[in-house]
Amino acid sequence: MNNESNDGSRDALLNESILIMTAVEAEREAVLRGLNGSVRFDVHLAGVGPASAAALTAGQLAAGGYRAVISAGIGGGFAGVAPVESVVLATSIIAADLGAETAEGFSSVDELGFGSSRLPVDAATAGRWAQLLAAGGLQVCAGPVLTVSTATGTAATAAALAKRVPGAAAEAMEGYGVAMAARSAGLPAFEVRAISNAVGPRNRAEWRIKEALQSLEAAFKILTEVL
Ligand SMILES: O=C(O)c1cccc(C(=O)CC[C@H]2O[C@@H](n3cnc4c(=O)[nH]cnc43)[C@H](O)[C@@H]2O)c1
Repeated sequence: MNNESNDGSRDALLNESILIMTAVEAEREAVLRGLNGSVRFDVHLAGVGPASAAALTAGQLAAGGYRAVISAGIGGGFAGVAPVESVVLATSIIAADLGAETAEGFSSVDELGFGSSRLPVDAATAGRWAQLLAAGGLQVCAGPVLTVSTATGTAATAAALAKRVPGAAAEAMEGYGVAMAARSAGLPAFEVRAISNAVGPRNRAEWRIKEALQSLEAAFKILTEVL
């Protein structure tokens, strides 16, 4: 991130923390291990799903003192884009199932005229983080990360989502809620997902949660040097 504010109050800005929201405790612990005691971060639980994530993120932000928010955790990776154990940095955070089913197919809230399902992420920052993680030896990609209320469990839904959002890299369940709360507070939002499983037919036994948590820890170990 660019730490220079327009009025030159760089020191004041650097005194502010970055809020990191994870869905569950195991993700929180992985992020904390990566941060290795750095006091410039607060890591809190968002719960599972966008509604819980938005409410709990807004609650944390109400105290003030933050300069950015990151939604972090494990996630599903789209085939051919984000393999298991890789790390995805969001270039946009998209509520992929927020809309209406019609006879012609899915209509997003954007098409319905009810707001935006797509929240942009500062591309320069996401790109820089991706370069750093790659230089640190992690398998990384930058692309759209979808937020869904129902984790995908079939090849048909995976294909529909990939068609709905060309280039989709990952899906998870909290990013849009975290980013909406950040936007309401006037703060930039980011999303970091370590891939535990492929988006597609559900087979929980195949999820590589331990390995994904290790990737998440490794990602924050690198990011803590630049955030
Ligand atoms: O059982 C465990 O030990 C464990 C440890 C860490 C995390 C979990 C979770 O189940 C986290 C749920 C969280 O993960 C995201 N996620 C992961 N894969 C997907 C997916 O394919 N589609 C959607 N979401 C996914 C999601 O953000 C959940 O909140 C368990």
